[in-house]
Amino acid sequence: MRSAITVSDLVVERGRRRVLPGLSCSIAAGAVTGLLGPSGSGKTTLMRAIVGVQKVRSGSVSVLGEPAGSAGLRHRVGYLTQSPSVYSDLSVRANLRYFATLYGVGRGEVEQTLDDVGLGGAAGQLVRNLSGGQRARASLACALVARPEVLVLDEPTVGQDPVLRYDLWRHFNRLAAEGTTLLVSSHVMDEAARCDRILLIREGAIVADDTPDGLRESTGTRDMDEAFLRLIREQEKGRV
Ligand SMILES: Nc1ncnc2c1ncn2[C@@H]1O[C@H](COP(=O)(O)OP(=O)(O)OP(=O)(O)O)[C@@H](O)[C@H]1O
Repeated sequence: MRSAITVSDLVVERGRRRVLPGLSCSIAAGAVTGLLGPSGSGKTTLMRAIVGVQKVRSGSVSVLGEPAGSAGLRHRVGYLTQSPSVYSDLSVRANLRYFATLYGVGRGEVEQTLDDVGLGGAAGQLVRNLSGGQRARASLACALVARPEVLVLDEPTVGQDPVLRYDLWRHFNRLAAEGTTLLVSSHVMDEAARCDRILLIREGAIVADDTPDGLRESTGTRDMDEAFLRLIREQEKGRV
């Protein structure tokens, strides 16, 4: 496995809490890696460290061979935050054109990306008049439009209906097949099946790093929720 992102002994404290107590992992290049785990387990914190916006106490994060957050990575890494970051007084298309201009991308890419996220029909609407799910997809489109080599997507399918979720995952798989590295967080375990690899995180520690099939095999269940529960039980037994 060629890795695009390497995290070594990462320690992050937020407030007074040690959220990541020394996490290490590698993210495969040209693949979709799902970052799954319960609420508060440290998914967003790890993603923030990877895109270089999180203060870290110690350890290192390297992305495409450069330290996370380096100026040279600015155009090579796209980040979707959990709360939509789009201009509400602009139309969806104007938002995308703005980001396309920043990244030197043409208008053809804007129209293609609008279709990719299912917003072709709403392109002319002001963002403030969109539904929550549409707004989230507008924000996703802004992260996708420049076709960065690495995409870090924090819960990109939350609030979307099953058809849209299916289409978005198909698009992520297509991008990976073309060579993009994607790290996608979710706490919906059934989305794990759409990933090439899965990182399961709990209390700031990686409890599994495997393929979906590998995880099913090692836990003896096809159900991802159940697989996660079995891993936790095993881990707790090991602690006793
Ligand atoms: N700004 C902050 N100040 C202090 N603690 C924080 C802050 N942001 C997050 N935390 C704490 O850090 C821990 C990890 O949070 P994080 O957002 O990384 O989890 P998560 O796995 O992404 O959760 P979710 O699935 O709910 O988004 C939590 O205990 C949270 O309370």
